[in-house]
Amino acid sequence: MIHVRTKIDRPPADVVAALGEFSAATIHEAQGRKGALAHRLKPVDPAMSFCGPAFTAEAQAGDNIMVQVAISYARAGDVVIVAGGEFEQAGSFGDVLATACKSKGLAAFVTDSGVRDSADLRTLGFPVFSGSVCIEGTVKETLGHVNTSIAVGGQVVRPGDILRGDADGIVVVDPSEAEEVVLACRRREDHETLIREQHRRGDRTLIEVHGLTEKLKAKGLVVEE
Ligand SMILES: O=C([O-])CC(=O)C(=O)O
Ligand SMILES: [Mg+2]
Repeated sequence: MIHVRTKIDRPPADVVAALGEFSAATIHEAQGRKGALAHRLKPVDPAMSFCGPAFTAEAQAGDNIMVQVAISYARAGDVVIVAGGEFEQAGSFGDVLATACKSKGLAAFVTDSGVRDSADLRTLGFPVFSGSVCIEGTVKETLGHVNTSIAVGGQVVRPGDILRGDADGIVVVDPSEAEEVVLACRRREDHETLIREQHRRGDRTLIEVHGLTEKLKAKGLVVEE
């Protein structure tokens, strides 16, 4: 039985870079409100953000041997993402492993389990997203798989899927849809730029600017003035 697949199809770098110009929330909206990982998966520091192909691993709850194996085989630009049984009571990754990730040029580390050494992780600046922050360590015993489809934060993540993370959380994008999603993100940004300009001008009400007048009327909104 093969545990580790090292060869994955990575999306073109220019597509990853283009997606990385947009926020996770914009991408989520632009691709039809799908792909958002559970909101509890958050960066150790809100300033952390990333975009890159998923290099997936499954780890037994409270065991980080496969985390270490995955990091060893991941390449520069990859996002190592670990399904760790949503086990919150363990720091399965910390500043030592983050130092290894950073020196390999990985894009980020994501786990649905916990991480530790959070102050040092913030100082290092390598993007780390997790389900919890926890003092307790892990054992290094049980084998699992690297680069199979995994379920993390309620989403299926396949090796090579594009992950975008920022202060709001993480969204997964199917590489076959990525170019279309980039165009949809641009359209959405252009539209929001116009809306913001109108708010700055301040000569119409928010209800008018957001095109809610007719809808609120149809619903029978009553306002006492
Ligand atoms: O000890 C571990 O396996 C995790 C950790 O704290 C580190 O990477 O610094
Ligand atoms: Mg440590």
